[in-house]
Amino acid sequence: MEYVVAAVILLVVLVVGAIGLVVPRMRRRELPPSQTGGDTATLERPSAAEPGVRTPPLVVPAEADEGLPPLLEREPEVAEPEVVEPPKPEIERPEPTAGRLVRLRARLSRSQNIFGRGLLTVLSRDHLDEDAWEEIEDSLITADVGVEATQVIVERLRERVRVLGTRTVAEVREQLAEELVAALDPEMDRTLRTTPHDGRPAVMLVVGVNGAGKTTTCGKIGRVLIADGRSVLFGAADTFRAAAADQIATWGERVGAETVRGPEGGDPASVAFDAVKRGIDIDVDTVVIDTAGRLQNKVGLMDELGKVKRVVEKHGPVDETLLVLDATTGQNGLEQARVFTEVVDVTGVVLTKLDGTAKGGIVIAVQRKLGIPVKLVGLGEGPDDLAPFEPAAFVEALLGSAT
Ligand SMILES: Nc1nc2c(ncn2[C@@H]2O[C@H](COP(=O)(O)OP(=O)(O)OP(=O)(O)O)[C@@H](O)[C@H]2O)c(=O)[nH]1
Repeated sequence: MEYVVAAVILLVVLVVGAIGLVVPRMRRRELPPSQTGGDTATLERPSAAEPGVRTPPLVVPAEADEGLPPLLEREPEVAEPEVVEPPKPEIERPEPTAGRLVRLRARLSRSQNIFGRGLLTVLSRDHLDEDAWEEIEDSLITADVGVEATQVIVERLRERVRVLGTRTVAEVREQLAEELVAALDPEMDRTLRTTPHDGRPAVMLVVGVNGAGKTTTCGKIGRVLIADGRSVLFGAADTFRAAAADQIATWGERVGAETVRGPEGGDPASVAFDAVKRGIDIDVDTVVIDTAGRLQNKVGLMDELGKVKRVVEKHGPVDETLLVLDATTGQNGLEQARVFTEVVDVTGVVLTKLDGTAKGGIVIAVQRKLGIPVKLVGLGEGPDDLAPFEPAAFVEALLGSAT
């Protein structure tokens, strides 16, 4: 009997001992696993933080489960980058481009008002004498048509007036308009090569001097293409100015185009290369590459531009190289343009800021001097103030009406 009592007591002692060993282990296992290694465990902060802002987890020693240590003894926080997604702007749907120059004609007429009115006043004289013809010549030269082109235009007009015996203002105006259109070479191919081919996107490079309006033009072109149902990717190869990359990225967000950008001060050629590669990978229709502004007399920068083009061409030829020229720089722009055409094979000119100058004749001078078509004109800072260049509509706006 005594043996039985002793055995029962021993059993009870063993059971109590076993429980004492097992329970603390179970409590330890219930804690979340450590994120930082063997002897620490991670706890979430109490949810007092602002809604929507993620806060890094607090790291406390593993012994916390056996008598919590004071907060101050916690290990230093491991900083985790905060990702706060900015609210996405709504994607805009721009209006289609067909007939846009006609819609913007009023704006063009306004800026060319002095030029058009001046010409029409002379043409309305009873008799077009030598002085009158000289005044017509002066008006054209003042409007930046260029001396050579002006002489050709006036010579041809005089001949027509003489041979046809033209008398009414309306007729002379009509003939002058025809001569101006002829000087703009309406047969030139002004289409933008933006259609994908050979299983890869069309690539457009946008170049020019500082402040000509390159980034704005890239954004406007992106809008135009997307309005016409294309997909677009921007390459922010202006790595000199962080703001330029932000600017094009903002255009991208607004129209729904991705932007590939590199580090500030990075190699623009490598950003341009990556942009085309990404465009191929995600199968977009057109990659539009914005480049940094550079003065044509800075040899290093012009060489760099040549390199951007060569590196991009490792993917295949560049389809369109657009030179952006500020119309307000007048004849000075022509020299800039010439140097650019020597470094990169310019396929089209975009003449910006025509809304800010009465010298719309620069379009004629640019084409004559470069032999390259003006493909687009910028008529304001607004997102839709870019229009395909149409010689007849342009001349109508230049001349305006007699009333
Ligand atoms: N009035 C008017 N302003 C324009 C036009 N196109 C561009 N601009 C303005 O010209 C200024 C310069 O434009 P950007 O696009 O930044 O010029 P950029 O060539 O990229 O400049 P950089 O990168 O510094 O070389 C901006 O204020 C534009 O809004 C236009 O057709 N008309």
